[in-house]
Amino acid sequence: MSVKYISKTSGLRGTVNVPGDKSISHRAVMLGSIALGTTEITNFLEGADCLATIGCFRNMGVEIEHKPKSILVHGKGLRGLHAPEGILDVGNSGTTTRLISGILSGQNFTSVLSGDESLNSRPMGRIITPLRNMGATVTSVDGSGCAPLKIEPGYIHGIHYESPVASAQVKSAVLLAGLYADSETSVTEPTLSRNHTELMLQSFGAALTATMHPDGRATAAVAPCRELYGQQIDVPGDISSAAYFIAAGLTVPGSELLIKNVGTNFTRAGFLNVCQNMGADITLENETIQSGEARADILVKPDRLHGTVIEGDLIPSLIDEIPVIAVMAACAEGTTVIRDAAELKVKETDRIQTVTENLRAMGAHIAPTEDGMVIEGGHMLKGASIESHMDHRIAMSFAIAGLSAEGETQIHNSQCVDVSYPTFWETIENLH
Ligand SMILES: O=C(O)C1=C[C@@H](OP(=O)(O)O)[C@@H](O)[C@H](O)C1
Ligand SMILES: C=C(OP(=O)(O)O)C(=O)O
Repeated sequence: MSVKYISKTSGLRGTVNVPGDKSISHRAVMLGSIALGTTEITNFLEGADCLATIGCFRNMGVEIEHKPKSILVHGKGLRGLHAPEGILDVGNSGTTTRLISGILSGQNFTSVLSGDESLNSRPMGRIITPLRNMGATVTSVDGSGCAPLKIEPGYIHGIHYESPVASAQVKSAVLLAGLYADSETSVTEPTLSRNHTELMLQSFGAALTATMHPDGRATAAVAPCRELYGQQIDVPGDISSAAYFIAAGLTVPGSELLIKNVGTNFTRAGFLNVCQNMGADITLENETIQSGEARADILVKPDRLHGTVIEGDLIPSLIDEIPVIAVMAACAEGTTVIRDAAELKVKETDRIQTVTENLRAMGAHIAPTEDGMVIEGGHMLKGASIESHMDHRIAMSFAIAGLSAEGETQIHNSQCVDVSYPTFWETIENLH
């Protein structure tokens, strides 16, 4: 177990290059592995979750090379994977588990997936149900609805699935299984979740359509696929990682930060809307689109923030940023209400609980609710002993809180940042 000590600072200044986007890095390895030819990935996130995805595909016979500036994935084609040796280790990664289950549903071999204690307690019924409807043979080995999951060969039919949750992992599992189906597969979700799978499937040559309905629901449909074709992918910086430094730039007096090459795909950028709704002055520069994904440099300076309401359609576009938004809300004037975010309970930890426990330890006024939290800002934060519970987003959010709190903050089990941002602690140190 490692502990990091954070003290109040007189400002963070400089340029930050956040690591590659986690969601896009996973998908690039997965689609590269089941495509024909070589996929070259630059700015790949070398975090534990994405390395778990690489490990799984290597175990199924895919050659994946680490070059100094890129990753080369020598794809096997849609049906060229081979049976893994032993269990596929998905570590702490929900994205690996749920997306790979869609791919494994279409293979002609049996596989078993298992992860760490946190992963093996997260709900998998949400993918087991639609994949079984498609004819896949997916079972929760101990009958709990969680991993370990066993996936046996099945005949995959196209279906239409009405997903009860706006979850990119559920949508992606169904679409990836749909590549192997005998007819079109479509998924409708209550509001649009991150669309990286759809964008990347299109660029790899799948016939995929995406439709927004007038009532806010969204449908993605994929045709049965003969083969995908390897691509060159430049991964933008992860907006979920950038969010920590945007929050620091806004809440730590004397800061000025330029965060370079941040992915700003609108299905992920709700955090920027919230910053603006809280009164922040952030500037987007050098806006471009590469590898189908929007990106920009983001300039941040401290601002007087005020409370806001975060709900509805906005939630899926910032779900992983809610812990750091809660920290910003505690530093803001007035009340912030977060609702429609019950999904927080089934992440690496129950993030309603872990945010509440740790913000209270720092002297903030927060009331948890069934689907979110209410935070009354304006009460000076004080340093505290923070338990990350091995949740990377909790460790990083409370490190940012510690930078403007009175007294020392200790972040326990700080090594968990390796999941999505291995260089997080170094970056903070270098900006002082
Ligand atoms: O598809 C993805 O890459 C992700 C989707 C989200 O999960 P859900 O699909 O469960 O909402 C998010 O919380 C996770 O960090 C990454
Ligand atoms: C929830 C997260 O990831 P995953 O679901 O892939 O474990 C996250 O990174 O915050």
